[in-house]
Amino acid sequence: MRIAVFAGDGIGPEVTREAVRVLKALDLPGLDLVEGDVGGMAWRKHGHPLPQATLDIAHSADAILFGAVGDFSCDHLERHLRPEQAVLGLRKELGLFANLRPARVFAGLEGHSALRPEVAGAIDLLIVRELNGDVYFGEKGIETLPDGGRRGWDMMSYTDAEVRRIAHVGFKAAQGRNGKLCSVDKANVLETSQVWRDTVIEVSAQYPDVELTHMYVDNAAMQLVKNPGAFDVIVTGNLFGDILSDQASMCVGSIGLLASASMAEGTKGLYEPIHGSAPDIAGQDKANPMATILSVAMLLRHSFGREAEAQRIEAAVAQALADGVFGGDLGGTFGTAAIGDAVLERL
Ligand SMILES: NC(=O)C1=CN([C@@H]2O[C@H](COP(=O)(O)OP(=O)(O)OC[C@H]3O[C@@H](n4cnc5c(N)ncnc54)[C@H](O)[C@@H]3O)[C@@H](O)[C@H]2O)C=CC1
Ligand SMILES: CC(C)CC(=O)C(=O)O
Ligand SMILES: [Mg+2]
Repeated sequence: MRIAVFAGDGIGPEVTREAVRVLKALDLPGLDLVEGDVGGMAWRKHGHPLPQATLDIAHSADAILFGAVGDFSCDHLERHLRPEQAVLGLRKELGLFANLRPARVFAGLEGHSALRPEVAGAIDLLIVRELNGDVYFGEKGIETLPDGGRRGWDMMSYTDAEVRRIAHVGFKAAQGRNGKLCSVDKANVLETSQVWRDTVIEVSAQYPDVELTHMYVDNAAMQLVKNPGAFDVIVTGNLFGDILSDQASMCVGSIGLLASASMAEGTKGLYEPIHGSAPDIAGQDKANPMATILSVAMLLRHSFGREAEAQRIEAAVAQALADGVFGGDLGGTFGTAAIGDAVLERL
């Protein structure tokens, strides 16, 4: 079990520390943790946000636990040297095209003031976000115009092959859940979305047991607030999935609770909280590490088939929440390390 640990910037190291404590507490045979530098801290040490040594560790590992990258003091750098390129680069280099972002209300949070009681009970959804294409990876640039102004551009595109492979992930996920898949696009305006929608419909013929619906992304954003319980699995592109998953996190209480798995064709995956480096609370013991701890559960489930251990971690987090272990994000007073302690006690 060779696991690369890339803690990164800001709250990344703080939340990763707690997640690693939980992982080690399981006492799994053959566990081999290898640390690597990513993001702004890697740029400072090596002059690059994703140094070759880190890539080598990533390639040699069975799975990657990732904290977060991002450091506003790097904003002046050329784009390819900015911290965020570390996570984008790893996703591309390792072919991690399928990003799974589950959002459900933990039992201990039902009735919490952060949640809307009229919708909270029913929320249990999974966002399947395509992670290797779209505007994040399209051709881009900034040009100076004859009038001295500037024009920035980012090419949005999806090939039918790219859509097909993420659509299969979405349909299979729906088969394993409640059999409902909602494909989110903007096909009324974007050609990219037209290819997306046509391809999802084509793939749906192979999944007659799944009920497929389509929704424009603006409506989806609205429905997530109005009636999030109506969604089961959402499949969508990179940009829309990025935005909708942050939004979904607040339907269930906090961005500090949402874990994710980024998968390629095999079992190798990268696991990270959906949040970023949160510079506003970094170094203050204020970050909620539960999203990263829950990412360890996803790592054990998806890369190692260790369902029992994954469920133990999820149960320990759920119990901590049921016992009122709330960080500042949930209106409580528990710090990062104290939340880690609380989860470990219950584990
Ligand atoms: N995968 C990654 O490494 C990601 C990196 N980023 C980067 O992170 C940096 C900050 O970006 P933001 O837009 O501020 O997004 P962010 O997700 O870092 O923070 C947004 C808000 O949520 C809060 N928050 C985030 N995680 C939390 C946690 N675990 N516990 C409690 N509160 C939490 C923050 O304090 C902040 O108020 C940027 O440089 C951005 O590019 C953003 C998203 C993902
Ligand atoms: C660097 C960003 C694209 C990362 C992000 O916001 C995300 O994947 O959720
Ligand atoms: Mg995001």
